[in-house]
Amino acid sequence: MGTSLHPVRVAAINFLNPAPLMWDFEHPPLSSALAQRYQLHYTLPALCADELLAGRADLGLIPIASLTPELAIVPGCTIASFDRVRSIQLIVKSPHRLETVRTVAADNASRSSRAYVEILFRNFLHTEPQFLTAPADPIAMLHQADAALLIGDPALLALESRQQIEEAVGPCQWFDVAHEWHTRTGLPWVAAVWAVRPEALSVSHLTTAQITDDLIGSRDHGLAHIDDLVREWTPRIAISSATIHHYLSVNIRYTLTPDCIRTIQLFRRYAAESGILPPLPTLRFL
Ligand SMILES: C=C(O[C@@H]1C=C(C(=O)O)C=C[C@H]1O)C(=O)O
Repeated sequence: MGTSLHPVRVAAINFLNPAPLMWDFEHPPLSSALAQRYQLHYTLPALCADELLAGRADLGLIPIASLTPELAIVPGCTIASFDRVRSIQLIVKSPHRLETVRTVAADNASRSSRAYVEILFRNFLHTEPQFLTAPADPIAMLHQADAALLIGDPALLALESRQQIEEAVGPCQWFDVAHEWHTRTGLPWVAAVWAVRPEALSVSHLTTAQITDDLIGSRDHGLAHIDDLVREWTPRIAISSATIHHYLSVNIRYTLTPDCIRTIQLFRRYAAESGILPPLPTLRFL
């Protein structure tokens, strides 16, 4: 296992949900060996995709909405949910119902969830609300639009301050976007995958097997250390230990199963049919 001359530049997501995937990169005994092979940088999902597509990163945890024919999915890991994900919330302000929403303020960190919500309206509810992009501030968003889409840690925190938000903007209905997808398709909801620019890997000395094994190994070790992750994150985020534990062990799923791959295909097909995303008829794998 030689030291790579050109470490693989990795764009990772700075939310709580990917923490199990990142275990070996952040903890001994493997963190120092992995630091020889990988150079990590943490940012928002939409920016991970931009960095990978612009060639400023070689490997990224990117929204499935940002996959292009040039990128290859690394098999094994994902950010997904089998039903309720908790951290993807579509908040609809009274007196609106889902069916009457005309404007949606979407979190500018999101690519996948925004496209899922567009699919929900266009393909399932047959409405065409206007989308605007906004920073993750639920009260400001709901002052601007009939509905707000929040993702990641800001969505988890909004659930904790639901009462203050509704005092400011009036009563709201809160929809878990993963649950809405799951009840309509019977499939898991998938947000993100590890993806690479395959040509970038040829200048590092890493084999595809090593990258796959490093990422899957890190995920497996992270899932074996959920209690440690809960202890690490409890002081960092204003959410109870019990909620963090449930989130990392039940809400989010980390294995890219055949059903998850069916979801990516169906999601991209619906998005292409409605002109939400460019077509991606075949998925490329490393
Ligand atoms: C589950 C989540 O999935 C995230 C949502 C994404 C998106 O909407 O584009 C992308 C990456 C995921 O980390 C979350 O952050 O809440």
